[in-house]
Amino acid sequence: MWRGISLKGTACLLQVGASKFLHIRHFPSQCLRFLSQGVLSRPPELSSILRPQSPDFYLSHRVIRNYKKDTQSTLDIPLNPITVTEIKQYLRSKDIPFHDGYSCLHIASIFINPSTRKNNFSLFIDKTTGRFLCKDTLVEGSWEDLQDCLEVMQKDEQEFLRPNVLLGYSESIEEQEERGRELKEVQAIWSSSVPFTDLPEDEAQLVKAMFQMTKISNATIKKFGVRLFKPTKSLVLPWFGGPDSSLKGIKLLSAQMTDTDKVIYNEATVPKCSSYYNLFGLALVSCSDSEVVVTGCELDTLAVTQATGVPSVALPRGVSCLPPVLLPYLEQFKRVTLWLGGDIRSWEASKIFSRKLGLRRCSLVRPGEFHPCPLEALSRGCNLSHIMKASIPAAHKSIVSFKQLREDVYGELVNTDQVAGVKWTRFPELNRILKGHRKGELTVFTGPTGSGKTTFISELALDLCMQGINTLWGSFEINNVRLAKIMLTQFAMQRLEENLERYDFWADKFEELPLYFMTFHGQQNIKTVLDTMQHAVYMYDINHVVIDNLQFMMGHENLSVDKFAVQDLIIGAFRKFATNSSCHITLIIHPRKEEDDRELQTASIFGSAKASQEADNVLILQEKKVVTCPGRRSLQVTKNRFDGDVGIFPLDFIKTSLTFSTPMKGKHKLKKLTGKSETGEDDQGKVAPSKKDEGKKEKAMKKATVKTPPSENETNKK
Ligand SMILES: Nc1ncnc2c1ncn2[C@@H]1O[C@H](COP(=O)(O)OP(=O)(O)OP(=O)(O)O)[C@@H](O)[C@H]1O
Repeated sequence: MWRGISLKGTACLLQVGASKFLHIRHFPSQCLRFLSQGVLSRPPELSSILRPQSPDFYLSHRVIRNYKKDTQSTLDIPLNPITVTEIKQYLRSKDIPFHDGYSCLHIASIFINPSTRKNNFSLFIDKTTGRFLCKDTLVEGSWEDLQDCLEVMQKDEQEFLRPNVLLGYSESIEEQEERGRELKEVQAIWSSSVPFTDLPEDEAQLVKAMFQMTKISNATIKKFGVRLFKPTKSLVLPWFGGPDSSLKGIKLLSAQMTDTDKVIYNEATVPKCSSYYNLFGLALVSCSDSEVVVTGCELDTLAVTQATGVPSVALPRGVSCLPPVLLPYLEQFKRVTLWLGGDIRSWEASKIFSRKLGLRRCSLVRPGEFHPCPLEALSRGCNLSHIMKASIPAAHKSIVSFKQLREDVYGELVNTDQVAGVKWTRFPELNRILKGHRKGELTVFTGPTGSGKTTFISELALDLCMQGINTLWGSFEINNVRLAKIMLTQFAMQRLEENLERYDFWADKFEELPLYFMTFHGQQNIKTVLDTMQHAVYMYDINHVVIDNLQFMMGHENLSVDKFAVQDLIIGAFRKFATNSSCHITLIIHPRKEEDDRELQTASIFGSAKASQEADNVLILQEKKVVTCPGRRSLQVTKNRFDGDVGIFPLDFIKTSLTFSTPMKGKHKLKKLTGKSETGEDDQGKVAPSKKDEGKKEKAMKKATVKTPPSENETNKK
């Protein structure tokens, strides 16, 4: 006989041992019937849930969910976005005392026997998402999971629950095997690497020179446990974590000198970077420390600690993201200085991260000539404590004077190139007109039906994503599998149907991209979409959201009211989101009307002038319908708020790789002269590239694609 407790919705908790529970999220309704009678004798339906493992399997393996949830790349719709007020109300209703922290609420862990609790309040509830983490047992889960646990405790009048109560998602055999392999790899690399202090002095100096860290002392390197892996001449940066401070992973950092004497750092992590959640340096922080400096890389952390004595931690993926799962570890600090690097990207990231950390305790080191990244500051002989003292409080005032703005203005003037945004590697012509892709802007994109809007934007966004721009796709028209297939083809620059043996190679690389998909399909409510975007920005530091397309948010029922008024409202909502979240939104819109022989213009999209004002950039995929060049597409920029430049350039479509390229001038001319049959157009009137051009581009792109995103595996520091 199994006793069960019915929880919210279709979830339930089965008691299958004296203190063993099995948490099942989607319990078949037939079984719930048994539960409502209070007792469940193992019904046949249950075997289908538990297959292929026996319940004992689930119970004997504590589910290690701690470091794997972010491997998901599809975003579920947050069904009930929770607010901090609701969380507090709930806790009060259960008489649970809490401490109101910076990013989390802290409560006593419910997974530790009260008589043996060392720390009070070691369970952290994220104020934005409701997710929780118990730092003592590393049990974590959603807000719903926590509520379930609390309900069970109350119903059963228990003082605490065993940590293995949340057994909902067991790892598959493959996942376990992979984790086992990773752990072995970590151990193997760690044990075959040499502690820095065991190296002969001349070799140690050579390595330090290679990494431009000659000013970092051996004592500092030893303190952080850094080793050298001789076969690849990489620094081994350990990840110690958990209540027993055991070795959980490693980062291998290698350095390469470029022709221009810059050092390029390449990094690889085990476990792979999507599950690598190490705040490097955390193991050295004591629980009484109240101040910390957060840096964008491990060597910066060494520099800060050595030069100032202030505890410092490095973010696992540099400036690209601050995963919320790390926030509980930063709750103890009353003052957090964000010194993420010496460029504009680090500055922008520090402003965004300070919102997650709680503005009032954060101060930001503004990059500039005299404020390079910490390692460089140390090697230049700067006073790092002075730089930190000059950091700016993150909490901004609503009214500022020019005195407060002058440094920002100066920063923009000396870094014009960085301010112009991230450049596309595949679309130089777009760089020429738009100058780059910038945070906080709204790009509206249109083109005739079936002209290739999705295909084009997919490549445009992929290009940025490959450069470390965290991207979220909302594809309402075509499903995520089809979209991912298009992107993967564009990424690999080849038809994978014909090269299936290459699939895993490309898929492995593609998986490393910071790319997420909303799980919506068909008509959606704009509020739900915005909530999901908000959630994604918080969880994954999304910098670019692509919405394909606006028509899927218009709703059928509104067709009788002014359609364009609804459209304007939606555009306004996206505009506001882009500004408030410092996130770029690319919004695909079907044109208002299509007149066969006329090219589209800004007015073809918008209902009113107000809406066109909201967009920072307006891009139109023009389709030439004239006889000489049927099927030829051009990209026209009709609005560019950044510097006003507008223009148009032709695009050739390469069918095998689903990519677009700017035709070479000579070839372009030839096409106009020779007409359809010799232009290389295919039987559908679509332009195919010459073999030579395709080969060339493919070669160039492969070079670019084999490279993993710079923010993930490569940090160009100087
Ligand atoms: N420049 C092009 N020339 C020829 N075919 C193209 C071109 N661009 C895309 N295609 C192909 O046309 C088809 C439709 O492309 P896509 O879905 O990107 O168009 P769309 O404009 O987004 O369509 P819709 O208006 O339905 O949203 C796809 O099979 C794609 O491979």
